[in-house]
Amino acid sequence: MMMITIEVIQPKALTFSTSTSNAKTKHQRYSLHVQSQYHQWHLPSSNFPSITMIRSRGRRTIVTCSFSSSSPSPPNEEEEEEVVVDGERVNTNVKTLFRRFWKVAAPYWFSDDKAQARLRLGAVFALTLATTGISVAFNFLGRDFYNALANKDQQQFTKQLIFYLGGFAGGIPFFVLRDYARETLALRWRSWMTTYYMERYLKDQTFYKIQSQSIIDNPDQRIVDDLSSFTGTALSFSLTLFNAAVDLISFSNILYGIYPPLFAVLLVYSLGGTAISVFLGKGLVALNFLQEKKEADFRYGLVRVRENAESISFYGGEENEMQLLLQRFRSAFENLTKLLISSRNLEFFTNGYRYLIQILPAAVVAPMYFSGKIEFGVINQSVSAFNHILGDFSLIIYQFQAISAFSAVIDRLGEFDDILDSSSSKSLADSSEEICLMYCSTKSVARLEFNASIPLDRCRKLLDIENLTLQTPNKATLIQDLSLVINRNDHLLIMGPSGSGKTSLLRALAGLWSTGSGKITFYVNDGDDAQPPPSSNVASEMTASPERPIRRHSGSIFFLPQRPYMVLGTLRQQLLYPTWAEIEIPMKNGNKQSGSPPFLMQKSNLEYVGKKLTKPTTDDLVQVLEDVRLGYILSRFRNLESLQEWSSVLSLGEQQRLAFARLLLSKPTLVLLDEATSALDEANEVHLYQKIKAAGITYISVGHRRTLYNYHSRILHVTSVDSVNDQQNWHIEAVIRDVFNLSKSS
Ligand SMILES: Nc1ncnc2c1ncn2[C@@H]1O[C@H](COP(=O)(O)OP(=O)(O)OP(=O)(O)O)[C@@H](O)[C@H]1O
Repeated sequence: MMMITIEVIQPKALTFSTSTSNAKTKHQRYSLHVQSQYHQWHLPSSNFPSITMIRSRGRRTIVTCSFSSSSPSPPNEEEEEEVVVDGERVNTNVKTLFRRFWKVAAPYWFSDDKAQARLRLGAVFALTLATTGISVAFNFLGRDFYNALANKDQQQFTKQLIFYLGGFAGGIPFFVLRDYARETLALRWRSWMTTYYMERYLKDQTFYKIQSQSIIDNPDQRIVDDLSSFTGTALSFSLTLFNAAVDLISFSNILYGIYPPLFAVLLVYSLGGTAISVFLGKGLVALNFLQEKKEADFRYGLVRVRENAESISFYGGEENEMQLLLQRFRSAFENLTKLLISSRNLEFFTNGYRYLIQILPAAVVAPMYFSGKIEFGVINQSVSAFNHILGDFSLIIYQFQAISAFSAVIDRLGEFDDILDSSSSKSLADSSEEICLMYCSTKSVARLEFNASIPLDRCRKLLDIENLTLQTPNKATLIQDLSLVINRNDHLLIMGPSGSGKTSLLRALAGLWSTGSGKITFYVNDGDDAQPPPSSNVASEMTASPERPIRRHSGSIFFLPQRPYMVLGTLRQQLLYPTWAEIEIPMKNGNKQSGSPPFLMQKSNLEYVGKKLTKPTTDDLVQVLEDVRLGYILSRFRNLESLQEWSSVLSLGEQQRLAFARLLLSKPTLVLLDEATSALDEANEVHLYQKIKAAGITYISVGHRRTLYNYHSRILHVTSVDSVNDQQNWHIEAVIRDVFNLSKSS
């Protein structure tokens, strides 16, 4: 194992902060312990891009990586990528940038909102065209106005003045409306994109995979900030380009008509200027990319302090937090300093470029005026036309900062999009190397079994684990060849030393981890009224083929983690989570409202496959709070609509009881409890287990306490795996309750 300090910009760029030029690493795959300022990863060779070449250029070391299909999220399989060590990243080429731009931008224009989108875009372009026409009219008005002034023709001057004022009154609304239409379209596009990205982010536990495997940094910032600036900037850039093209055509005629050599001067000036600005600003894209990341890291650090305020205070960790936060801020600050220096160098040039053009056209055409070939107004007209055309030709120069910031946004969003796509395509692929997780309809099984005369006791089955070998995402084996059947009312306790893989087994059952082999089948009761959600082909397939693998939760199965998750919301929302949403988006005829903003989505997209439950009434909620001995919090917080930071105002034991209240409301067939009563006293523990048993819920618990023996019929003992012998590291035994009583009396 090689220790290196590394900063990873996933999935392609690796910026090493220490030199790793080591000839021995050439052409080898390594198991790397990767450590950044904020994260640590252990990446085995199979998960890490193989290093095919290391070169040194002065202080900089360049590592060329080859991404194989097993790399975390390769952009393209077996793609060669160059990454820079101890320097800025250079991996984004123009082709990739265009590919990513199209991939991110296109879906909206072909979505179900496409009619509105295209109509509005057409309107924005039409208004832009109108504003260009108005600019051309002003150019001619200006010529006649100054001619009248130079000729001391008062009557003509007054006439031109009235035209000018009339032109302002009629023309200005077009400019305002163009901007308004563009911004509302950008907002609409953003709201659609936000829903689209959030849907994919929350689907198939992608958010969990991204977070637990540190696949990319700050997905939240990409959804909030990057999407907003992408839609706004993409629209304004397209319009700027369109405007520039129309402007160029309109004003080129004018300028060429006045004096052709002036046109040649303009071409040379703008092309030379563009080349110099590209040269001066070439580092800005990478710096902007890093700036976005570092700012988001800093903000995330502050959010974590807020979320863990109590733990930090108990530890007295303020000093440490301050150091860590300052480190993040310093990193953003240093990068911003570099960014400012690059911008300053570019600005020296752009400003000079911009000011010179104020006198250049006048200087070129002045000899013609002195020789009497042109009137004075023509000088003004040529300056105006020259400025317009030069502005069009100099787009890259004027917008270089914005273009480089936009490229960074495209890069970050494209990377995110690739990962979301690879996650969903992976989830659909039925890989033979993965644990196969299935939800099987008991109704269909019963029907099949009736036809095939298979014993009906299979209908009692809730869970069947066959030859399960479970590994961590980095392939360390935790459980070897586990086979187990859970029937109705057959309550199982999982015990074992810390780190042996008990929670990981629940992760595999929940579909969060799939590394390993074997098969897990849940037998879910989908109820008589279960209708497949319109967008899902899963449920309908289930009826046709009951053992088709699907990757989603069923309402029949519930998971309770050790630290319950408290949602942001009222007490009522806490209790309804996750089975019901308190706020339901109104739909017309069950479909999306016509003309509604594109962010409204059908609730059924998020619904469980499985039985549908009627939503509990206020009385039900009050009763369930009593059932879990939490009735007193109602009077303490006034009513169910009370809004609090629940994870702070409730003790861990109270949060665990609230989680049991959710469980009793949802009435699943099977529940998986991960040390879900660890913070409770024995009396409350007994009470809650009795409640869920009385509700007919079968449970599988993970725990260390011997008091748990009382409520379970069997124990699965897991021990640490023996890496040499590859033997089974588990055994099951029936609970002998005397054991508990004996231990209690001793
Ligand atoms: N995301 C991860 N990537 C790699 N390894 C992990 C990850 N999460 C946990 N592990 C490792 O998997 C092993 C099993 O973890 P697990 O949480 O299942 O243990 P456990 O038996 O529930 O422990 P405890 O009783 O302490 O809660 C541990 O060695 C842990 O370090």
